[in-house]
Amino acid sequence: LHVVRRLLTPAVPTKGTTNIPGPVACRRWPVVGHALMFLRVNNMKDLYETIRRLCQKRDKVVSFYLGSKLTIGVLDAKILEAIVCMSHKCQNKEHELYYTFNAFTNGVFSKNGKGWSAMRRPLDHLLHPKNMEKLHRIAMEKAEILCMKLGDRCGQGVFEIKQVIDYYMLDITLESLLNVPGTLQIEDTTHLPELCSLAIKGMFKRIIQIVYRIEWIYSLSSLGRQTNKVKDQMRPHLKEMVNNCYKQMKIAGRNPSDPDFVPENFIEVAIQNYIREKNTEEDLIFSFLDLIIAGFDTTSVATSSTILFLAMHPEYQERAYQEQIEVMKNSLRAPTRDELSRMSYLDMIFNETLRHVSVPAIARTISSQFTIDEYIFPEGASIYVFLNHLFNDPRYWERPKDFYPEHFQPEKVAARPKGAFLPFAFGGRSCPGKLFGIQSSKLVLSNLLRRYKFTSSLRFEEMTYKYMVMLESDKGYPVEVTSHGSRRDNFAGLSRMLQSHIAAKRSEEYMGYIQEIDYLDSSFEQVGMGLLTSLFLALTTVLCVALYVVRRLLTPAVPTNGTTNIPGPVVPLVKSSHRTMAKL
Ligand code: HEM
Repeated sequence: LHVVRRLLTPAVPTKGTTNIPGPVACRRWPVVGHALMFLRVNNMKDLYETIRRLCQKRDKVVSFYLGSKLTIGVLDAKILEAIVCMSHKCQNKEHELYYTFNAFTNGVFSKNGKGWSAMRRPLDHLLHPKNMEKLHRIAMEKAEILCMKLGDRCGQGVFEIKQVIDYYMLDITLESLLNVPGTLQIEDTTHLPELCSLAIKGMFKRIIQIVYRIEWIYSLSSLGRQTNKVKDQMRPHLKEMVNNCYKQMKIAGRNPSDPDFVPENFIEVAIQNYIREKNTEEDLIFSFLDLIIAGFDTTSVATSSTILFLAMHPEYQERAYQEQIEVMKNSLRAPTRDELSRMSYLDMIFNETLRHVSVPAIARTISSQFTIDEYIFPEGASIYVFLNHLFNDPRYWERPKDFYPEHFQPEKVAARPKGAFLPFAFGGRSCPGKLFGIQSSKLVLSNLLRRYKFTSSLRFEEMTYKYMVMLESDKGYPVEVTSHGSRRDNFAGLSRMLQSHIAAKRSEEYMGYIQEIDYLDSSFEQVGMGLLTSLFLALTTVLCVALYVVRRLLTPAVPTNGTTNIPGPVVPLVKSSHRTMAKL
């Protein structure tokens, strides 16, 4: 009973009620959330699909329970626009969904309140448009290395483009936001991309396994142990970054404890916060991991998907190439920010990609009640915005299922409600890396499109997706690359050297370890959860049978009507005990 009560009590209770209708005829369907566990919800995709099915019959808003949490699903772009105006009343991340991030990292992504704003303000400053020139220069340098690496892939058959892009994005994120030299494209000794990917998988697995909300069950489970293994692998690298940051501040004579200390990178923000909040060293080390993940994973998925989708649509790739020639003429150098801003067709392609692979949904807690179109959004309830649903809604998109960059022609964008396409979320919790993400993706796409031509044997209509931070292709990102004839660069030799260096560094031992983790993930975890669920059901059944038997034993065949004033034996015994004693 304690466990059930713990599981069903939302961290922020709802005050008041709502007039928003439930999924079908009934007002609201209870118990969707925790019952999901028994409805064969095995992954995030099942979860989103189940919730989406519940919302099918409504077109504006729908209310349902995720466990005991009143949740309001937003399905209409106009209503979302009105919510954007109220965004100060729904600024906090919904604890019931975002708490799983805390197992790895408790930073700006999942924090709420003062702790969040203390990290978010300096981050906004680092990512301010006036600092973009410096970040752009770093991205230019990393994009050159990426082009070199791809040089050697030309005509060499199919490869995974995302593996290459991951390193480019990670290097940019490390160097520009954390002031850590971004050299992983050349030599990777950290395996951070694989570890981050395991971390993300672990976080989402925890969301759908509801018993893992109880900390001790989670830490005893194989998933909890796996999380610790991944953290053990990450810790030395993150710790080294913090130590180097301390050293550099010392050399420069800067002290993070000074009241007028102004952080110059995000590790310094984390250190300042650690001193202010008197956190543990472990908290400090993992408090900037979410920025690394948010910074490189999203942009890498978006850029790799763009390349894959263009490889599947040669006509759009050719148009994008023609635009490159128009803006950059015959040059192969990286574009300036001004040149990037003139690549409007590339913008349309990038947006169309985001429409297909965006963050699937976001959830916020309502901090004080508001009303939109007579719908009551009560305090404490959560708002669940189905970004992916809105981005595929035929009410707003001519050809929702196709890859069709013309969706983003300026006149079509102007005619569509703004709420129909918000891939970077909205309000105070919107993405701080929007400008930086778009710029670094467009930069590398421009460099690649001018040099290389991409093809893929995958077909767009056959694409299926995993629901991770963004939607990721189930079948990976396999492409083939050839150079644009005479325009080929002459750095193939250098590139070959880089490739073999990287291959040597990726020890087989390490890959074995990753596989071992995956194995644990797939078999032990499922058996464990299966056993726990069966045990729970068996105990409940035994309890019900026992209660029935006791009730049967205690019910007399002819019930007594009324009561008596005749005194009992010396010690007043319960009547049925007399019967049991008599039987004995
Ligand atoms: C195409 C690239 C990107 C997309 C589509 C994207 C999208 C988003 C979305 C939808 C959110 C809200 C998530 C939620 O509330 O659950 C978000 C938050 C966030 N993003 Fe991005 N993002 C991108 C790139 C980046 C980059 C490059 C950075 C870092 C430099 C970044 C850092 C963050 C952070 C720190 C948050 C949390 C903000 C907060 O809670 O205050 N993102 N992003």
